[in-house]
Amino acid sequence: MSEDSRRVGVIIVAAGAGVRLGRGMPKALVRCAGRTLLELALDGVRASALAGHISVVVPSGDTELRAIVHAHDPSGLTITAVDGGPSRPESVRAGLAALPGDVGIVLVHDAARALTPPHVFHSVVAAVRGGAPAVVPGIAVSDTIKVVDGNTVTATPDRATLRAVQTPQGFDAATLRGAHAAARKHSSVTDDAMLVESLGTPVTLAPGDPLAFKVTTPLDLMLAEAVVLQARAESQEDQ
Ligand SMILES: Nc1ccn([C@@H]2O[C@H](COP(=O)(O)OP(=O)(O)OP(=O)(O)O)[C@@H](O)[C@H]2O)c(=O)n1
Ligand SMILES: C[C@](O)(CO)[C@H](O)COP(=O)(O)O
Repeated sequence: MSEDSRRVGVIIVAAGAGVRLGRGMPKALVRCAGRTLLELALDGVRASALAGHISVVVPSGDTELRAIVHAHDPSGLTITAVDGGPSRPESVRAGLAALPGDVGIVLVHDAARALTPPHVFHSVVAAVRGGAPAVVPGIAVSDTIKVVDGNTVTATPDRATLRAVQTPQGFDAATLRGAHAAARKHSSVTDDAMLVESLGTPVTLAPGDPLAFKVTTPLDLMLAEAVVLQARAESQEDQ
């Protein structure tokens, strides 16, 4: 199989509790301008037109997110829901196990980054197709970042060398499977690229986008709602 014909599988991790958002329900179920974050995230994946299969990871015991997955129009691809775990890496592993065996490229995407534009998906997949085993989208940081020990500042990294990393993160499937298999004992894993890095495998940066921000807090949700409403108003003006 040539590099370009590798089938793309997308894992949407949506099994988080949304504690920091504070809505008392899984974050992917929270509505943003009338649509759940999971629906918006699925729209984004569909708009990229890259996925052959989508595996949505939902909280164990959930029925509502599963219903959204089952109601989603599957034309042109397959879509499944699978139970997640107590941590993000465990949820990713559940999604990975549920992907069909013929998937050659895996994108791991946060449902919480529900407004990620298609060009981010395309840049990541293009870099993996171009031979990179692992690719992360990232944007420059605008704050000065300090390294601290308790409340003592121990270092100030050169801001020009820092990137705020987003999703989808893209991987050659065998590389991601190997990294997760090797890393079962690691704690404090905050993204999949960390696992690949820990094996000494290079991770490549692709252009991210401010719209790929993660809805984490109530303020983020307000921003997401404003963005969706503005886009809706602009598309109505165009009609
Ligand atoms: N056990 C977990 C934890 C997180 N996630 C997913 O990983 C993404 C990024 O996680 P985060 O934004 O931290 O979501 P939550 O874990 O829901 O947030 P919180 O820590 O505030 O509860 C989210 O799409 C979330 O659903 C997951 O699938 N399984
Ligand atoms: C994967 C991630 O979105 C990249 O920035 C981020 O690390 C997820 O962190 P969280 O604590 O699970 O929100």
